[in-house]
Amino acid sequence: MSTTEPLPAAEAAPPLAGVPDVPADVLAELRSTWLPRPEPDSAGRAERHRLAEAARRLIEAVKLVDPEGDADALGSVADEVSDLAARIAALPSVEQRTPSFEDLQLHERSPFVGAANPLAPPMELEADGPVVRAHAVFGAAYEGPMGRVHGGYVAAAFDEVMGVAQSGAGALGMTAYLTVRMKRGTPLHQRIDYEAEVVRVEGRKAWVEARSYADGVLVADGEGLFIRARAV
Ligand SMILES: CCCCCCCC/C=C\CCCCCCCC(=O)SCCNC(=O)CCNC(=O)[C@H](O)C(C)(C)COP(=O)(O)OP(=O)(O)OC[C@H]1O[C@@H](n2cnc3c(N)ncnc32)[C@H](O)[C@@H]1OP(=O)(O)O
Repeated sequence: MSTTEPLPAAEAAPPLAGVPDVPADVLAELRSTWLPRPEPDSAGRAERHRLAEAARRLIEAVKLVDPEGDADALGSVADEVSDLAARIAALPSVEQRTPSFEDLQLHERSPFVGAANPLAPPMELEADGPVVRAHAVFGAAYEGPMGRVHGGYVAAAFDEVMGVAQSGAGALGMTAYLTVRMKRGTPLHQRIDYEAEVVRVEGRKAWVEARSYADGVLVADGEGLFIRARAV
């Protein structure tokens, strides 16, 4: 990323300063379970990931299929996919049992990162000290303006990487606000790189900055405030 400016370290408060309540050993253990992406813990989970990957290809194919093609062929696959959806829905559901630790992980369920979630591109995450780096390729299903990612998904991807950065710093907040400046269109079908870092913490509030790049060129940047729920 030749034109990538690193996040300004001089302006960044020590990321852990001011973050209360999460003991360092607990945080270190959590971080080791969050990143890197874990291997599936069972044959069933591996197959669920394979199913999600097939569903991603299905979503992409459906988005792109030509309505001016053979209507009978379209009708026939619509019936088949509908039957398949019913077969999958008839299998046991995670909502029918107490979720396991693995079920709850971002890497499993998130709409950006989750291997089991067909809506997730999926985005890949990496911790680089206090900076969270991520990358994703957005397919045709994410299109807003022609050839470019819909602005809502542009912003949502920032929410994800910022959310991870503040969780990794121990802030464990929820998004209170998010401002994203879309400087150029975010192109489809090519790798988009992200970086996010906590720049300030005050009590339950953590401010996070993030940027995204296509082929090393800045396409969007933003900042967000994350607020940790009051202790109950
Ligand atoms: C280093 C690598 C390691 C890797 C780590 C991997 C970790 C992976 C794990 C997990 C990652 C997760 C990634 C997920 C990413 C997605 C995140 C989301 O999408 S979150 C869902 C969307 N957001 C909501 O649904 C929030 C809805 N809102 C709320 O629940 C509340 O409004 C909340 C908690 C945000 C605040 O509620 P209150 O009741 O605690 O707030 P009050 O006590 O009234 O205010 C506290 C202070 O905050 C200010 N405040 C409150 N809301 C504000 C706002 N919206 N804007 C500005 N200021 C606000 C107030 O003015 C007050 O400030 P004064 O203390 O007086 O200075």
